Amino acid sequence: APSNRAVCSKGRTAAHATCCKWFDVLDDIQDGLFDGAECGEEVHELTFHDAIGFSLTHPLTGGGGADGSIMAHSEIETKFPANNGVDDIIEQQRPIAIKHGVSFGDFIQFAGAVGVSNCAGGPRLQFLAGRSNFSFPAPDKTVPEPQDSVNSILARFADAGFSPNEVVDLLASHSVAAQDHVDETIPGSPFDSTPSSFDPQIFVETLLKGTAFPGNGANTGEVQSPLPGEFRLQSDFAIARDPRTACEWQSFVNDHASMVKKFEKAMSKLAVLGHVPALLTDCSEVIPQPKAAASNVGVIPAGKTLKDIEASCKVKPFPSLSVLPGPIQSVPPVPAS
Ligand code: HEM
Ligand SMILES: [Ca+2]
Ligand SMILES: [Mn+2]
Repeated sequence: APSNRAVCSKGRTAAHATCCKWFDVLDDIQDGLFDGAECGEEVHELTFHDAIGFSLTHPLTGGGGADGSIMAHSEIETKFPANNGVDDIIEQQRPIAIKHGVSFGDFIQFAGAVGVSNCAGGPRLQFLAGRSNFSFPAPDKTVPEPQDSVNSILARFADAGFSPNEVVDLLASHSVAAQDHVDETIPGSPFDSTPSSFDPQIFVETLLKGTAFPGNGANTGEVQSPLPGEFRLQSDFAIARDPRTACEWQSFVNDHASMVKKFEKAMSKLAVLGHVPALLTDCSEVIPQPKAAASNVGVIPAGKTLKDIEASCKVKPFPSLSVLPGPIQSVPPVPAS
């Protein structure tokens, strides 16, 4: 029987004809924005900074969620301190969204899903298309900052509909992330030793005892990291150790599969904040299948031992992880894109 699937470019097919254009966007960004399908970090940060502009308690004035407002009203939203530096990636993305005639809200979530699918062991995120291109600017203070207290961060996420465990699930993203603007003297300093692999190392390494600052000393929102070249956000440090979040944090150190599954679930909520999912079209089949993870469990980096772990979950012992042999290694910066 003839298939009722829509035929798209290059012989690809889709369940919904309106999804076909996303294959063309995919081709364009894999060659361009991602420079040959590289693990793209900043694009993923943008999915968060756009979507978290949303409030259950202030539905009219708290922001429209994943609506593209950060791009449509970039002259306003990029001035917010928490959005320092996202203007670069917004200006790289904007012409591509316009060229393909897709909404900014859709484009930001699509590029984020493709970017993280390029990371080894990455998730395959749901992608629903059809967000309108109309938005109001989000207000300031919806994006949490690394110097914020755990109380304030959990409250901000609760106001957007996320539990403390879901905050931890979303922070898996920091496994493929680096800082440029907390300490501007060391751009590209990663949050774990494997920034192109979506793996549990972030959850292991944030629990190691901090020993030094990698750059010019203590910046606002920064605490000492355990490895030369590695950067530690105060918020990651505190959330890893807070009684409300420490057990979820520790649960991922030896469980990549659950880290991916819970990240996918929490991201599917984040990506549709401010929208009625049933009114969007499921184009998830366009998102590439990520390469498998190298390993399902984290390791203690060379030069460290299990004794350096500040285990913080009171109800479960820290699992025994293997220790990489050899002297302590410095973590190289990720190249600027
Ligand atoms: C507790 C909440 C969070 C705080 C305080 C926080 C803070 C930060 C900070 C300060 C940076 C460095 C930015 C720079 O210097 O350029 C960063 C990077 C990043 N964050 Fe978060 N973040 C949080 C949650 C999230 C979430 C939920 C996601 C995604 C779902 C995310 C994704 C990223 C990514 C991908 C980067 C790397 C950007 C790059 O490589 O240029 N973050 N985050
Ligand atoms: Ca990693
Ligand atoms: Mn927004």
